[in-house]
Amino acid sequence: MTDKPSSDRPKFTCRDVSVRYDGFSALSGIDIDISDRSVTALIGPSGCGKSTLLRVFNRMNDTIANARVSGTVLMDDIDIYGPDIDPVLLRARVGMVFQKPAPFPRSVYDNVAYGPRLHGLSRSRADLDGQVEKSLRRAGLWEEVKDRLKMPAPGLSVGQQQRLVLARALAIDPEVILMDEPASSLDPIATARLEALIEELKTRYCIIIVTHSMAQAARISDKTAFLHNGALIEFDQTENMFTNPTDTRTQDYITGRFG
Ligand SMILES: Nc1ncnc2c1ncn2[C@@H]1O[C@H](COP(=O)(O)OP(=O)(O)OP(=O)(O)O)[C@@H](O)[C@H]1O
Repeated sequence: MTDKPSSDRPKFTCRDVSVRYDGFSALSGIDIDISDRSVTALIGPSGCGKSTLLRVFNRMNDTIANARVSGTVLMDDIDIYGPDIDPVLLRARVGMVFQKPAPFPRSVYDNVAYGPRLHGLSRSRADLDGQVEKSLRRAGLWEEVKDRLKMPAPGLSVGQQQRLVLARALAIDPEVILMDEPASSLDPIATARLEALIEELKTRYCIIIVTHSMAQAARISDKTAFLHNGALIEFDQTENMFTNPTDTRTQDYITGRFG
């Protein structure tokens, strides 16, 4: 993707967003603005609604039969829940990386080429080769796999698989990358690598990450949102949040008193 002009306009604006699973209210009345070209961390105790909020940004909750989303979510001032929005095309613009990497049981090359093929993004084989290489480079994996692009992806290490699924998301030129606990199955070295990569990627993409690790949120995010019982309790610059939280619940959580 080409560099976008930077702007102070938020990438996402959520107003009064609520999500229910049948009768259960998982998120209520969320107002949040997410900046472009930065990392926003979603933190909070288990079950507070982090993953549910993450799925609001690419309409993945639509794929859950009992989930109902209400409120307004604008992406670049367009209502992504509006009648003209195709969720499949939206998800190409808002890529997602999950907790456990799940590459397809195909080659490294085919995994990355999957999206461009599906969306008809390449004009020729050489074009596709270029897109695969570019995505693997951006995901910090090219040097490790360039001589074995035909090997089955499940043969890679878990850390490499996580970067491969990131390359797969990047290959369709997204504007946003959602990450749901992407480091939870990685060892400390692979985690450090992924964090360094996120730092690089944020110069180009809007990144929203769910993490259980407060140390990780503090290291990699620009802003942090603290959720509790489906409510957004506090949202601030990460540094302020961790040094000077305004709500006692935030303070209790970040000092390890609960969660
Ligand atoms: N499909 C579903 N049906 C019913 N309830 C659900 C469903 N998915 C999530 N929930 C409930 O909604 C609440 C929020 O879940 P969510 O997964 O968003 O929390 P989370 O903060 O990401 O949790 P964790 O940190 O444990 O992954 C939880 O109480 C959960 O049990």
